Amino acid sequence: MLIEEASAWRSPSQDTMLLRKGRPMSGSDPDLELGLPADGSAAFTLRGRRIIAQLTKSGITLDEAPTRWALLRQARLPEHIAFSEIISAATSKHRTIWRGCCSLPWRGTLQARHGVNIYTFRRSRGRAYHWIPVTWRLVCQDEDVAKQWAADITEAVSAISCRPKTLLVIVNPWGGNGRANKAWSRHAFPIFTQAGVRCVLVETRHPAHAKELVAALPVHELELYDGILAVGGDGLFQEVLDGIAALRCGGDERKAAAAAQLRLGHIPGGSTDAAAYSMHGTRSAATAALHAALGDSTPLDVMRVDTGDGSHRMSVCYATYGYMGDLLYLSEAMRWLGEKRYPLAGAITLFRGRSYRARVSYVASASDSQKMSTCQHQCQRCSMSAGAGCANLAQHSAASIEEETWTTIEGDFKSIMAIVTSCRSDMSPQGLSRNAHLADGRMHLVLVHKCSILQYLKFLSLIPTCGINVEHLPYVRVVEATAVKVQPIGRESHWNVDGELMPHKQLSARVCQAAVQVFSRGVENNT
Ligand SMILES: Nc1ncnc2c1ncn2[C@@H]1O[C@H](COP(=O)(O)OP(=O)(O)OP(=O)(O)O)[C@@H](O)[C@H]1O
Repeated sequence: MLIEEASAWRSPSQDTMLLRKGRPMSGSDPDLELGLPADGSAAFTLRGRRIIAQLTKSGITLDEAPTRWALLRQARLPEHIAFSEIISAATSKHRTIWRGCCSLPWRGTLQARHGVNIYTFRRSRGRAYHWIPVTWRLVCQDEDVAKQWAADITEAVSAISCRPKTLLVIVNPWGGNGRANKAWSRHAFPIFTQAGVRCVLVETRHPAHAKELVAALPVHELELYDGILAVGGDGLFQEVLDGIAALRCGGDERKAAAAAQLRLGHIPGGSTDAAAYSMHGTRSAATAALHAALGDSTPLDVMRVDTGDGSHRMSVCYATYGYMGDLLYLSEAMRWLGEKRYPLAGAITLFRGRSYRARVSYVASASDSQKMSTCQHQCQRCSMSAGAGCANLAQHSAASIEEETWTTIEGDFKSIMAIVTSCRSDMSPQGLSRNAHLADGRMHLVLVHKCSILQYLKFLSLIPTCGINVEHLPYVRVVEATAVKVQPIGRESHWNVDGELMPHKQLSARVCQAAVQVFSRGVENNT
């Protein structure tokens, strides 16, 4: 089926290539002496196996030559490598090998072998969203053939216009206790080098530095970059978003337009990495880097969180009050314990058993038939709403209070959560909110009413398997909303916004639909 496409497309240099490929290959390597069909394909060895490769309009098809050992072979070779999934290609020279007859070794010859390295990735078995960089080495004896194939693949790949050329990379050297540096240098940087992407690297020096850096970018630099990568945790990604929001709402139209064009990426190197996890379905730094290098793009909802004193923050994960706020507040005081502080703070907070009185107002979103669908690559629900594009991040969440229908409830709550994307993490790989989408313009508002410690423990224990969609628990209520306001009454808790404490108690949040474009294609599922 794919071979049919071959005749439909030829690169400008392919005619010359066909002429070269048309002649039989020299040398006596039995692996390479396949004889060449007249259709422009070429014979190579790939991982010691003989294949016929053919350039088509969309990529390279690889046909394994029949052999009597076929039944013994385990590892599968790719049948097609799409140009859209190739990072780059280059020639490589392989070691010279001695090819001779074992009975008459003096009759052998020295043979140089040439290769075309195709830098791409493969999908992990059973986890299509988890990508692993691979290099396929097509080996032949004819140097000209190798050079021509590398040139043709490079030409086809460079014609893909969505690929970034220059990126601003902001690394938090302290992210994830130093994980961020390793994620960049070991997993991401080699991919961008292969892709020929120019990366301008900046390390943050203090909290909120990333926001300052982005917000202070001059217009000529904004126009130069194709995107910004945050290498660290969710806090760093949130700061980059805050910087983008400052540029877009700052009143300078040229800067605002340039900032709106930038695609954002999160290379996970923090301690939770829910942003990258929710966008790609995995917390792999290499996968995130591959999405960026290949120029993937998808819209992402941003939740604008406004506080009573006029300050605001952007979030792509959650804002929670009550249990999770108290947990974070307590764990900050136990930083010296490292990662162990979270379970300990969680247990202490649980046994304190506090609940908080509050007035919660929300704007329920219109119900639709795809309410229970899961967000994935080419998600129908997100694509229907993608037209909303570049929502106004400047809009204050209470601005349209008059025009919208608000529902208000007052009560004692153990926990109030506004979740905008699925919020996947190692604790909950399918997400806190499994039916949350990347760009449907909705948040899931989870209200856990006052309950016993055991009942709350049951709710927490169901999160890893069911997420927060546990409406069978009578004390849990989940509402799809576009905006929410929380007014504490009496004793107050803390707000936890994407893992960062927010000192203000009164808070309102609104979803800005498809507010930014990110380097992602959504979560790919096994087909
Ligand atoms: N050089 C720095 N020194 C101290 N703090 C920094 C520095 N750079 C950034 N920060 C702050 O560290 C906070 C947390 O960083 P980050 O989110 O990257 O990692 P993390 O907390 O380990 O991961 P996660 O947010 O996924 O749990 C950020 O909010 C940021 O303000």
